Amino acid sequence: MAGPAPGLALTVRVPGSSANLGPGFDAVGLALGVYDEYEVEVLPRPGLVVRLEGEGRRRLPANEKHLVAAQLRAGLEARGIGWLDGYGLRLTCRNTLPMAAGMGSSAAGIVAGRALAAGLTAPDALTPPDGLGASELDRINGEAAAVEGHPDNTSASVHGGLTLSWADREGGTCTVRPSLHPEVTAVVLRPVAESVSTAAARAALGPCVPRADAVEQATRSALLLHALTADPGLLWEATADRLHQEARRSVYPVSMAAVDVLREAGHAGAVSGAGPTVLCLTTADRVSEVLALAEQWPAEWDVRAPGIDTQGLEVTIRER
Ligand SMILES: Nc1ncnc2c1ncn2[C@@H]1O[C@H](COP(=O)(O)OP(=O)(O)O)[C@@H](O)[C@H]1O
Ligand SMILES: N[C@@H](CCOP(=O)(O)O)C(=O)O
Repeated sequence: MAGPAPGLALTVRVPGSSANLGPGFDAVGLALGVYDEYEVEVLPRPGLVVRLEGEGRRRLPANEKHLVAAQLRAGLEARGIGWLDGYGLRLTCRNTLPMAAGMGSSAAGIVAGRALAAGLTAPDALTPPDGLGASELDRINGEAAAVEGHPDNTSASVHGGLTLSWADREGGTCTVRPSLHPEVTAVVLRPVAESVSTAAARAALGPCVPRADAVEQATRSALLLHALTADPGLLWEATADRLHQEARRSVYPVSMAAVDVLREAGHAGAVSGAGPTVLCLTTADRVSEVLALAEQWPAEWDVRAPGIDTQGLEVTIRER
């Protein structure tokens, strides 16, 4: 297939996400109102230019090894377009999501790379509001989840809102988007001096769990969906986890101490993804209580109530 036409320029905006929400390990995700933005312009001469702005600009590789560039390449090749074959690309990354923080930065980057590839391959298919059709969004999510190794973050970044994902018989990613109760919102609390690589946090999990924990986890994850969609009064009960958080306590002790404090005060605290960010699911009327509690904490915390993103991935044409 011929490469993209010089002059074509696309922008992708992708929300970060909080995964697990307590018991929904590797399955439940929530899109946060915090965004990374990526722009790609097609150049007439072969070559790649990567520009970095915001988070990670001083330490990420400004070349083909950059996560988004690598995923853009894989996405183009999967769509039958040779990498830099007769054309060049300028990729600009504007990152606001903290990395290795449990806010779905790597998932957002992988989704963005694949979405840019989809847009460059079929720019005529880009129409408002999100720019890509449902089947292309599903394809991007499937590709990104396969790379990431779990679909919870990628589904939330692609579709927005509350997502529940599972694998079909062939291992493909399936996602539903239950309607979040309108009063539910999120506070994210990040200990700024900490960072946890998702790979390291996953390595801390053993291969087996006792039957009693498995039963309890299944119960709580079912309750989680009920609390998030119908009865936020049950969020504290519904965010109890028996599968991953205690097993990872030594990986993110500061975060677990904060989760303990929140839960002792009656708030639905959980570790966000693989940490170290802490998520507190709450209702609009209790946000100020959570913020007041966090103000008393000694270490430096970045505390935000970013709101829930309901749009998901947006791909737009900037120039043709
Ligand atoms: N959006 C991104 N763009 C480029 N590189 C990224 C991005 N997100 C993550 N990375 C790289 O991947 C590494 C691992 O991130 P990971 O632990 O998966 O983060 P997160 O929990 O935020 O998803 C980071 O340290 C960084 O080098
Ligand atoms: N279910 C995964 C989620 C990882 O999320 P991240 O935002 O930390 O990448 C896990 O808990 O390992």
